[in-house]
Amino acid sequence: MNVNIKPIKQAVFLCGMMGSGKTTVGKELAKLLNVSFHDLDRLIEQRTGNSIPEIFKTEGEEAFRKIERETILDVTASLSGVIALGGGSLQNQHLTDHIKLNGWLVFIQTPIDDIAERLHRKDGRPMIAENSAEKSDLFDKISSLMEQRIPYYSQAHLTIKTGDLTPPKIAAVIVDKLAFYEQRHRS
Ligand SMILES: Nc1ncnc2c1ncn2[C@@H]1O[C@H](COP(=O)(O)OP(=O)(O)O)[C@@H](O)[C@H]1O
Ligand SMILES: O=C(O)C1=C[C@@H](OP(=O)(O)O)[C@@H](O)[C@H](O)C1
Ligand SMILES: [Mg+2]
Repeated sequence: MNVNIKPIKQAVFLCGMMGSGKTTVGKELAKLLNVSFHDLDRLIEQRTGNSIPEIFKTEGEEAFRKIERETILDVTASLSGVIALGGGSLQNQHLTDHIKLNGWLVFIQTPIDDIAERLHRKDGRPMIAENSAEKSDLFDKISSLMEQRIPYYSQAHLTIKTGDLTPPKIAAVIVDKLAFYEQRHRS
């Protein structure tokens, strides 16, 4: 794959709801672009020495968001390649603008039904933990989070609708769209 994302922007950030496939697609995308892959949640875990559920449990969501913001500022200052954000990483307009200044922001848009199906009964995601037993509760919780977050997700440079595509195919679509997008912005 002969796509060079480096001349204009050094990084591709993936945003979207939890379970939308950012981590899975991000790894495939990094392989295709032949760049490094970083997952924000894993960087937060390395930085704190705690798992994401532990941070939520012992310090609460507000403290987690602060660590998340600090990690994003570090990442934009020091890392390149493909970076999978967390579902709540676009916390405010300032942070969204900052990320967009430092890389291409790609929104992985996955239907809420698919997300609910994927996350149903799976633990490990504190934001939905108490809603995950009943799929209808999970759907409602994800819908309400989506409503709050869509104003930020929709500011991404590119939106990719996942449909029934596999992660490698979604990564290939992103590569094509990025190449097209970069060309338009160069001329
Ligand atoms: N395009 C896809 N089709 C089917 N399953 C997927 C797809 N993308 C991701 N998944 C699955 O959905 C779950 C959540 O994916 P993940 O990459 O962890 O999402 P995120 O990082 O956005 O929370 C994983 O079990 C993953 O294998
Ligand atoms: O949507 C959210 O608020 C969160 C999503 C998670 O990441 P994924 O989107 O990779 O699951 C993780 O950052 C944390 O549990 C909070
Ligand atoms: Mg993830």
